[in-house]
Amino acid sequence: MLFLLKGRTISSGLGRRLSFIPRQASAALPRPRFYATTLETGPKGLTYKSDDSGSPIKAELSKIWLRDNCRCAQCVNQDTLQRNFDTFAIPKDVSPTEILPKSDGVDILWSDSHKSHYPWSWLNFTVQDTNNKKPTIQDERRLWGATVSSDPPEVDFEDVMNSTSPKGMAELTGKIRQYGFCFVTNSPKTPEDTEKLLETIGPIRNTHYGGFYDFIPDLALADTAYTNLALPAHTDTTYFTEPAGLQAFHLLSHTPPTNKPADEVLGGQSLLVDGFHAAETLRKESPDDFEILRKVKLPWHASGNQGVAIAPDMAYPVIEATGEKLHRIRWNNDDRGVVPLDIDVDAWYQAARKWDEILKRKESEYWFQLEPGRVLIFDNWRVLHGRSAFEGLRRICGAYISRDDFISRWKMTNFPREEVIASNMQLR
Ligand SMILES: C[N+](C)(C)CCCC[C@H](N)C(=O)O
Ligand SMILES: O=C(O)CCC(=O)C(=O)O
Ligand SMILES: [Fe+2]
Repeated sequence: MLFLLKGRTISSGLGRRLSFIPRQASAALPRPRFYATTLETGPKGLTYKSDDSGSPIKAELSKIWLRDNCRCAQCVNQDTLQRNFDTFAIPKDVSPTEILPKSDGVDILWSDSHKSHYPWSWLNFTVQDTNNKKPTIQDERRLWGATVSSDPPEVDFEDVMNSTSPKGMAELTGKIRQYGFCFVTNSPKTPEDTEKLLETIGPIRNTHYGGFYDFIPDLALADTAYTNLALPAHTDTTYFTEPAGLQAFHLLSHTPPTNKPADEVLGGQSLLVDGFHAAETLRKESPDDFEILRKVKLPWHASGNQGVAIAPDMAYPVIEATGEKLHRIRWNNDDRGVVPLDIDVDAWYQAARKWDEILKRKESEYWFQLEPGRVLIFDNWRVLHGRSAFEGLRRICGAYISRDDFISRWKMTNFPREEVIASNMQLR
């Protein structure tokens, strides 16, 4: 048992012993100041205690849990950070034969003669996290309406593509995380460069529309996107179990029909609506309607293409939220299936009508003109998109990127790797 001196900061030795962190890393886990920390055998295994100026923490740690989370270089594959042993080969009754607190952490000698090391930073991070559920990754959202048009989030193409500094990519993914969308300005006006840009965020997701898409209104695929019809605000791929995380549009050209003068207004304006802002407005104005759209699960489908009939693994609601936190909006009224008859159907339609009315409010709608050189990338789990009807030949390219690939890029360019890995490994 050891009482460490209050108030000392942990020596730089911490970096030396954080064996579960890749060798090249510095110790970027939140550095706890030194405080009275003890780890001793207790009633249920091992009792961890620390008190850092008045916020005492105590946790009973299971022996098998602690052994299974050994951070030593033998137990954690140092090249892959994967667990490097068979958890179930550990004897069920494994227990510590010696507890050896050190300056940067604590060693434990186990009855199966394995010697573990746990950095104090890892133990504090893990135990505090369990006790306080403090999110470590800052994740603030900025809800917006039509006024976002005065200063839409933008990042320059060169900055994003700068391979010597992640700053541009950090800013792009950070703005998409905060606003749900961002423009990449001064982009080369080619599909090839657009594809390269999107690939730097994450792998392009393949669907029945292909991978990187480059389309015109020729009904090449059986979907209204491949027409010149107006499309009301919607999220894409509502019919996939996991809707596309990011979607991108880069207008390459829009040429008038032959019988029209070159300067004729052709339509094809673009629309964005912040689905999270709309959902919060609904929750405030009509909490019952919000609850109906959150609770009622619906079928969704994509059926137009020969040989393709897509539907998700189960029914999903329009609004997915846990408590206060909004998780995902799924809304494409054209792809929505039949409202199930085992619910109060008229109540659902009333709720959906209110939702539709909020989406279509002038103060909700951000209308703008896509143009060559200005790539739009948005969070398809939050932001709805649409367009006005148009004439002429309008060519757009872009791609879908899966959610987890986007979140990985956002975290890894905005936060220390160790913090991201530690927080990814634990329930948040
Ligand atoms: C061209 N691109 C592949 C982007 C779209 C294809 C159609 C997407 C469909 N309307 C939906 O809402 O999911
Ligand atoms: O043509 C556009 O502006 C967007 C069409 C659309 O909604 C899509 O391709 O998902
Ligand atoms: Fe769409």
